[in-house]
Amino acid sequence: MSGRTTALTPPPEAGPPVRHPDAPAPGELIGAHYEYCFGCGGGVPHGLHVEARAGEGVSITAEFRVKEAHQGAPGLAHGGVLATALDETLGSLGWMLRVIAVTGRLETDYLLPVPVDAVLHLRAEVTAVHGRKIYCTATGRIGGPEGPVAVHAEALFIEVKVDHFIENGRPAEIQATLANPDQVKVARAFEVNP
Ligand SMILES: CCCCCCCC(=O)SCCNC(=O)CCNC(=O)[C@H](O)C(C)(C)COP(=O)(O)OP(=O)(O)OC[C@H]1O[C@@H](n2cnc3c(N)ncnc32)[C@H](O)[C@@H]1OP(=O)(O)O
Repeated sequence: MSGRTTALTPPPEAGPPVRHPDAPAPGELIGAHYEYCFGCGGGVPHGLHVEARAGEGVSITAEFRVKEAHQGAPGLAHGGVLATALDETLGSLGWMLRVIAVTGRLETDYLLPVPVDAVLHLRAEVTAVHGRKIYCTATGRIGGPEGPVAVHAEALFIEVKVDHFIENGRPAEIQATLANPDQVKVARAFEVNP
């Protein structure tokens, strides 16, 4: 990592995030970006099935119900699973900027244990953008959308092109995805609408 600037604090020359004119309206449900995504896909039985909605400005709200398959300690959510819920919600911010971005760095603070059956009320927002770097934060609250913060994340996402996935993904899944015209249309639309 030598030579890379990996700080989660935006540099002074970073700009404020700009909501894309074609971003989904506040409150609109954002469907799964990929059926077999562990965070949001309906095709993963033990996945998180995070349901994200567009928020105001460049923000996202989401909900994740902790299930038995998500335990770390008895009756409590695994920390890695909670990080996944935060990561997935942060990943959905790409819909508001209309760019495809992947997690470069994710720093998570665990403030409260989260029991099985609890609903984690998530909120993510972009704080700044600098070139391909998207600085963002997320919180997960329990007991309701205004309940206490159980988990908090600071993250840096990096904008990529569709080729990032085509060049790096396992060929079987890439070919199946490329054969789905709806999936290709969404991905390419993100690329040609700066
Ligand atoms: C479709 C959406 C799916 C969403 C699912 C939920 C989110 C996810 O879990 S995504 C999956 C997990 N993430 C990944 O797999 C990413 C793996 N990493 C990579 O592929 C590459 O390292 C990648 C694409 C992030 C950067 O590589 P590359 O395109 O060559 O960019 P590179 O030139 O190295 O870096 C660009 C800038 O980002 C910064 N950067 C790159 N990686 C990091 C990092 N890990 N931490 C901090 N900063 C970073 C660099 O410092 C550089 O900044 P600057 O221009 O100021 O020097």
